[in-house]
Amino acid sequence: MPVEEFVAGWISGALGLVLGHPFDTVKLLGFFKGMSFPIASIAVVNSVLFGVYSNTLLVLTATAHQERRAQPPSYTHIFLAGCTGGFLQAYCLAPFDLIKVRLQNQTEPMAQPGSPPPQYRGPVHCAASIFREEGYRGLFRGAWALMLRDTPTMGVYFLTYEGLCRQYTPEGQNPSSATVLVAGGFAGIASWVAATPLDVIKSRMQMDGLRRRVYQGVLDCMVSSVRQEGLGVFFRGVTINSARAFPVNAVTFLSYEYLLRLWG
Ligand SMILES: CN(C)C(=N)NCCC[C@H](N)C(=O)O
Repeated sequence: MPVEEFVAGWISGALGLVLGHPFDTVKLLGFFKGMSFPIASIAVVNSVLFGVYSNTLLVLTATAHQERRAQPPSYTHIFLAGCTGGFLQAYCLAPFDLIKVRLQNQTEPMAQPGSPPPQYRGPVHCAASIFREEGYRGLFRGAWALMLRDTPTMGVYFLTYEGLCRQYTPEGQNPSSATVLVAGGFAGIASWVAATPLDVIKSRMQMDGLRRRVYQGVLDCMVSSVRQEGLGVFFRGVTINSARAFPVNAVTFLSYEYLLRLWG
């Protein structure tokens, strides 16, 4: 199994994250002050996404990444490979994402004076407490919602990227850096627009069980959220997610393509 796509995915994910840092700081009220946890988690997850995507294409089309400009895979294969990458990345992402959501939600009430001390002291303490109080399965709370979110979303992500690259590149040639930046940026936006409804549900599922269980499952969470807050609930955060997604994914794809061309 070729591994350079995993390594390129790791590095490009980390670079994208550094660029998205100011947005994450705004979104998460200072949780991303320290960079080591997000770099470790997002880089690993991006490595799985890009590595699995490229290796799935290899299985489906029998072409390595160096041959794909001359023999472009079909859009169906690109979508299926993206979905496979998304499904597996969601599994790896689940515990990291849970910790992020739990820490984020304890930061918000702390903004008020006289509020109680935080329940978790940091990412490691948070993981250990969840494991102790909710067991191994507790670390994967909301993982189904994450898989539902990321499987089709990653299909859309790679489909948008490849579609735009092909549109603006002469046949058989590599896309220019400007094309990669624009295609990567729009792929990021398309993926976040597709992901936001389930992103909202996933975060609610991950907070569930902290004090008492509120939702019976993903469907129950969707229905009660819409009943209480209307359909607009599915688009909460879509603007900031999209604003962040453009630069992050432009840089992610540019560095990914650059590294793969560098390594031949
Ligand atoms: C859940 N969604 C929409 C995605 N994972 N989309 C792909 C972009 C990933 C990139 N690291 C980012 O944070 O934008």
